[in-house]
Amino acid sequence: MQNIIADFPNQLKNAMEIGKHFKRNETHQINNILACGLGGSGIGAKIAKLLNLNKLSVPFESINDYSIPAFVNENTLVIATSYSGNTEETLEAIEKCKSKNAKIVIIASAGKLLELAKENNWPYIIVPGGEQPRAMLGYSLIQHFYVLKAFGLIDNQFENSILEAIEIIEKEESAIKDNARVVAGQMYEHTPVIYSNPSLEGIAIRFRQQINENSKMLCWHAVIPEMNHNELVGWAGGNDKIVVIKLKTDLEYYRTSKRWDFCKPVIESKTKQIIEINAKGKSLLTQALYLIHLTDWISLYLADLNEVDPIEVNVISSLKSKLSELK
Ligand SMILES: O=P(O)(O)OC[C@H]1O[C@H](O)[C@H](O)[C@@H](O)[C@@H]1O
Repeated sequence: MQNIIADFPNQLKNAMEIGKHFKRNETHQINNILACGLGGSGIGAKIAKLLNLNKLSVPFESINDYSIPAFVNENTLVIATSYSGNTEETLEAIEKCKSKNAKIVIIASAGKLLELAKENNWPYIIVPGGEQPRAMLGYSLIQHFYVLKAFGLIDNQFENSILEAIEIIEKEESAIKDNARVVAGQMYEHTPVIYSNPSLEGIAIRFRQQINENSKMLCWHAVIPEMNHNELVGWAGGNDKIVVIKLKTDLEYYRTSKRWDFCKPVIESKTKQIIEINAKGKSLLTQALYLIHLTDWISLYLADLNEVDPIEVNVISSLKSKLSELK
């Protein structure tokens, strides 16, 4: 896992090379977008959706389920991502999208999803295989941007943002790792609560999921302003076993930033463990990629402190094996 995290800038470079070759096979009228995927693949779709909301002129929904929304029809662009290509929820959702004649694009490294793409003449993108899906987020996330671009839904500005992220990460890698070690130390033996603004929610979810799978810990996340209308009250029952990590960006609405200034003392009255992580980069995508990388390191150092294997997810394997016995 350590080598793959360290290789993130190269993963982004390779992802760009792969994405540049993607072409749609016919011209369609696209009225809406649906992304289907679970876990380490589904989160790429969610991040891509949230980062593109202010650029897209059509609605973008992302699901992590067997069922699909009723709006799906022949004018829906469906992007299905599964690293293994064999995740049952994604496969079932795609069969349903197929029955609605949706325009389906597949992102996978192998598996039944790729076979389906070839059988049905759907455009597909093959990403390098053989790793844990969550370790290859750079591939699935970036491919979503290239698919949206190929369908004329966004321009190619995102490429500059990826290049900027690569530059920052390569230049600052040693400082990023030092920072991650310190943050992991502060999080150790505490329950993490991650806060972000709405556009970085995908990054907060990714961080939570990495803490779950890599560090083997429970964790939750919430978004400002929404948490100001519920969870903030819950802090009456907060305690010093909680560590709060606030993902900060200088690209958010000023009233949202001010809300955090108010929340902080409320939380501080219950726990002194508040860590603010500042994103780096000119665009939201650059900042998101920077944060993904930094928080991946944090989850890995936390796994070290917890003395657990960051790769092992045996409980998920047993769940899948039990499910395979179901008719
Ligand atoms: O990307 P996929 O192959 O569809 O996998 C989706 C998810 O499947 C399993 O549950 C793995 O343990 C997760 O780590 C992974 O993210």
